[in-house]
Amino acid sequence: MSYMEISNIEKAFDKNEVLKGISLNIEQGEFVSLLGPSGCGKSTLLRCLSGLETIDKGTFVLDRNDVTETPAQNRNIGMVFQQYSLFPNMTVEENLSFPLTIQKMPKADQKAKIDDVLNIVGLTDKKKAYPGNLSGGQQQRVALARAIISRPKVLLLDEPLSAIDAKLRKNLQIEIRRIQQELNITTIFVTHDQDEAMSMSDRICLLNDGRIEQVSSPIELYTKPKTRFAASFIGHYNVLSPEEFLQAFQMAAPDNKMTAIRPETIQISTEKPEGNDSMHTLSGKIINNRSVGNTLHYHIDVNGITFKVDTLFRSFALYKDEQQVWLSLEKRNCLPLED
Ligand SMILES: Nc1ncnc2c1ncn2[C@@H]1O[C@H](COP(=O)(O)OP(=O)(O)OP(=O)(O)O)[C@@H](O)[C@H]1O
Repeated sequence: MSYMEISNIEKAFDKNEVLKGISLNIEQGEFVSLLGPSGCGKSTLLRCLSGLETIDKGTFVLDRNDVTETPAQNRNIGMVFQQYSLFPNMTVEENLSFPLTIQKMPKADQKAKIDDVLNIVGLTDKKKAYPGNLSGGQQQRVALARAIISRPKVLLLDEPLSAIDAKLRKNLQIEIRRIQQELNITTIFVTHDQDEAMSMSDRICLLNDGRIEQVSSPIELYTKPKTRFAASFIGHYNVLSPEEFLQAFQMAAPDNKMTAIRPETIQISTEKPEGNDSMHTLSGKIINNRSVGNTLHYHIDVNGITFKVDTLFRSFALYKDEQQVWLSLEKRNCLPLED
């Protein structure tokens, strides 16, 4: 039996069916990200698990207890939201003691817990500060400290870094992962940022329109997307219908299915490469290129089909618009999709 067993959860707001049968098992100590486009139901699923939202159908078993009907305050789940939800008129210490006072914990025990958790999030020197005098990142670390102070069974994080600027965000991603692993706390993290999900998670649960598209390790999701949606959402794959594949490659698609090809698995050259049985070799024409950071993104026309091809940007654009080029790729990098 898994630590968290989420079975067939459905949730609608009036006629808007937001969750359409979500089933997911999570093991103790796992870090799972819910990833997907805006409006696909990530936050709603998290709120249903926390008990802040009721569900229409399905069950949620946590640590062998069916908590489907259990009120939020009795589920022993910690939560951090996008907005810094600290009390502005209380110091960091008072913010942290608040949930403990509600649990009627003696003051002396509270102090030890607060010192411990401030040490974990690296804010020991901010104990007497008010939230207004802390940076956004520091406020989120206090919110995280408050969520873990009672050592909950599960930590639910709803886009906690979305209001934090890019540079600090990277540091906080590392911090959150470190703390999660140190405490071995089972965590579900909502994000629509695939890099964030890829770098932090043990597994990613990719959601699309209220359904799970794929649940995999980050590497597997990246290298073996199962569906057209997964291939397009992760890694910006070229996705070709069987007809498009036939037109570009002049041969039938693998298994006659929709095919996904990762842009960086295609090599460009001016000389025709020596082919072999394991390679595809195609003639194409550069449409345009765009550099983003250290990557050059080319659009290349092959028999009327546009391919996306990524190469490392070493110093200058190697291929000009309109230039005739050769493309080569390993046949095993043409991945058949389920739909
Ligand atoms: N309390 C509510 N009442 C009515 N509709 C709601 C409520 N909460 C969410 N919804 C609707 O449910 C759908 C999914 O919303 P949700 O916030 O779960 O998406 P999300 O994947 O977290 O998106 P985002 O990344 O933009 O936060 C949306 O159509 C939203 O309008």
